[in-house]
Amino acid sequence: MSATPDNVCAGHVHASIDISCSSATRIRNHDLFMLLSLWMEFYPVEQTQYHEHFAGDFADHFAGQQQQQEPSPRAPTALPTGAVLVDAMGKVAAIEHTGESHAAVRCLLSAATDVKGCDLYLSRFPCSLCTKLAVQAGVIAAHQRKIYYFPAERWELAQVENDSSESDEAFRMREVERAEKNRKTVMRLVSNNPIAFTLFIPQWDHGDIDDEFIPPSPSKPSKKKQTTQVTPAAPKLSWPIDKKLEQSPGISRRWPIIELKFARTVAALNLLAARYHVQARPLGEWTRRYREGAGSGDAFSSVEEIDLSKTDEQVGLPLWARHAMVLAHIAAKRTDDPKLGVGSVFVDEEGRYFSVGWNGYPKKSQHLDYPQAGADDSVEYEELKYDYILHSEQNALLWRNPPGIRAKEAWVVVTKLPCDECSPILYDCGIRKCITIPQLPKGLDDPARLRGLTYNRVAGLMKEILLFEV
Ligand SMILES: O=c1ccn([C@H]2C[C@H](O)[C@@H](COP(=O)(O)OP(=O)(O)OP(=O)(O)O)O2)c(=O)[nH]1
Repeated sequence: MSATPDNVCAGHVHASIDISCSSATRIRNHDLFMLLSLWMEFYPVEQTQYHEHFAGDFADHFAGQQQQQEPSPRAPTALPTGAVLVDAMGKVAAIEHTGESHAAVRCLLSAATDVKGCDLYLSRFPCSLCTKLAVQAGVIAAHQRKIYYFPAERWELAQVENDSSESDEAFRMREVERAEKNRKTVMRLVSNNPIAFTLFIPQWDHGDIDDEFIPPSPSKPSKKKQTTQVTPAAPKLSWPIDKKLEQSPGISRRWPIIELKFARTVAALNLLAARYHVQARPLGEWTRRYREGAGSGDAFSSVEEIDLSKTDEQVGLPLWARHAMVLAHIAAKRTDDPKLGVGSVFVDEEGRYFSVGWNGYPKKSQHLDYPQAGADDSVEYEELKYDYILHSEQNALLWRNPPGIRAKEAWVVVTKLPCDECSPILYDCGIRKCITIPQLPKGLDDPARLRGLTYNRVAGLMKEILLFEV
């Protein structure tokens, strides 16, 4: 059976995808940036009149991500999109979700660097406003720069396609017309400028997709969890594909593979969302599992009972925390460490992501330019990777937007507990709060511990640490 977007939405896609961070295979640049932009569509905006305005699937789309909160006066009025602006060095110059305006507009206007010569990755075909700003800003004016967009159906159309009432038919016709008009305007803007414009679907290469796997349904936890866990339901991502594209020249022959890759992408992001849909706990309440591995002087050696009945609010977990953790996981997939990918996202006091980093060798280095062995490979010191690899937090610090920003009350969200090398520099750059995963000393002979890493510094330097045990 071949997977189609329709059966993804219905929860029948059969796919098996390795979603761990520790894969040695790195994803391609383009895949990373497109996945990041897709995931930005699901940034959890607060419950607002915006959501009341869009009933049906639209509201459902967001419902799983909402916590019960007072309506915010800062209601976004644009439809959800995600965008990533990537500079010539291949780093994220800006990453945005929809606010009052589209994500692409926000990216173009918030990037601290000169956006000339940047690539722009969009979760959907752009509107004319996004396109004219991109043209004016000089995105893609430099050689070989492009706008990449994901072939998703417009939300408005997807919404009415599931409903066949007459009034919806009129709405659908209007939306089809609007989409057509927009496409023409965008193409005209593009045809007068040196812009390249590419439909792009990422490849998630980490494990085979077979026909038997049903994505877990995070909204139906086990009985035991129902009584103890208070985590809000995981979002269900149901992206519809833009079927009209099948008729486009050059695309129709490749349509089956485009549909399959589209379905895989949706399935992979659903699996990731479900994976991180666990309860968070503050550092003080965690450690039972690691006590035996920790030394007596370790910050992680104390044990308290874990209280699974605490709400996110009681734990102090920000609304965006699970979203940022998935984003960090996707970033980790771009690592060039042969053993472990680590991803970091910095989040400011308004919940804005102002940097994304992953661990790896210095940019533009070639495979085998540097040693790649790990501590447990029993090799000479010269063959070890550690002196050459930049940690994900270090890259994220270098890649902040704007450079050097010390965001007050900023968080680092990172897929591995910050090490003794990173914690002091995070602190010196003004970061005092951390959301992470406890991947900590597996025992007293853990290779990291033998190399002198205690992981105590982070506990002393951060004023808040929240942990997801995944
Ligand atoms: O805060 C951190 C800690 C580590 N890393 C990266 C660096 C390296 O690419 C990988 C593993 O580094 P670590 O120092 O934890 O060594 P290890 O656990 O002994 O690794 P290995 O088993 O690969 O030898 O994770 C980060 O990005 N951030």
